[in-house]
Amino acid sequence: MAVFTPVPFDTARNLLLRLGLGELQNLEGIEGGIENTNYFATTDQGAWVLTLFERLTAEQLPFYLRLMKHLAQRGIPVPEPAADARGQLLHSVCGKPAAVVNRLAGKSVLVPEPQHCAAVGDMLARMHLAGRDFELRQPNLRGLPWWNETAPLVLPHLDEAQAALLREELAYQNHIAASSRYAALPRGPIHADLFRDNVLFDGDRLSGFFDFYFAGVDTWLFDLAVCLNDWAIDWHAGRHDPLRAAAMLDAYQAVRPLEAAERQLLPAMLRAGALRFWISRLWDWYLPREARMLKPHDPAHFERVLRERATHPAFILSESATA
Ligand SMILES: Nc1ncnc2c1ncn2[C@@H]1O[C@H](COP(=O)(O)OP(=O)(O)O)[C@@H](O)[C@H]1O
Ligand SMILES: N[C@@H](CCOP(=O)(O)O)C(=O)O
Repeated sequence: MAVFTPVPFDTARNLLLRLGLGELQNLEGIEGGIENTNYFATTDQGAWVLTLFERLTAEQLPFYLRLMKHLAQRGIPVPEPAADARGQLLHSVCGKPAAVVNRLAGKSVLVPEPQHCAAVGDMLARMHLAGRDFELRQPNLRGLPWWNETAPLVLPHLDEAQAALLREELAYQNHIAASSRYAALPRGPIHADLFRDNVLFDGDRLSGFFDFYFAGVDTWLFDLAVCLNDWAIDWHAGRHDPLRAAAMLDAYQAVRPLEAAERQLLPAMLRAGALRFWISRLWDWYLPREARMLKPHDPAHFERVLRERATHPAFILSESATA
């Protein structure tokens, strides 16, 4: 479920009127999602999504909301937050920080073909370039410092082999992050969680990237690695899928060719992307913040992806990344 805070109809109606979005006709809680309270709201002027933020603070939110506005204004299909008469994008509903965005058309494609992966690669590169002149800076809050802080909390729940994998991978990623090659990677605002369920397709047309609430400034390569780890693997074995990966990488590089340092570090970032979601899934699994909120994702999946990425590091470069 994803209505943690019930919103009375009149409360939503008043907000939508104040934002100049029309007269509320229908308000419906959205089932999906594990982070926030979401409603679909239909007015006589269009279809909107009302989100109440359950975990993110009013200090953190302007980065995400202004980033979405920035990208939407540059033609990237992302939800555009609605401003009030003072230009504010962040509102307050039932005591929670809240935002209203336009509802994007389309559906998630959970079993993508190479052409879907290509569409994501193409739009991801466009989004990275469109974010270059975004003026706010907020780190990826689920980056290396968070992995280092969170690993000791989950380690007591792991068996010996898992604990060794987690410790060794963390040491490897700290070593990579301290290298000059890593420092040379191009960076900017990234989505950082662009899984299949955060992308919409209207027929074969990519109609939206959404759920920017893990976004932050980090390497573009990490964003690409997160996508490859979800869009271009075998979801049962956690194994690399060369066809879908090549489609994504080629389309990405047709817009923004990878630099030499990025080609070298792609295998390391694929491991980093797998580690990031293994840790967050372990954290959600073993340390649930409120039982009623959680339908936790399976951590074992990203343990498999990480083992695969660590065991077969080089092939992705030889097959797809051009020199
Ligand atoms: N702007 C949007 N346009 C269309 N559908 C949306 C939009 N925002 C959210 N949704 C729908 O709401 C669901 C939950 O949203 P999501 O952002 O994933 O929630 P959470 O942040 O709680 O994980 C999505 O799976 C999608 O179906
Ligand atoms: N994509 C992450 C979980 C984040 O949840 P979301 O519903 O907000 O995208 C994972 O699969 O672990």
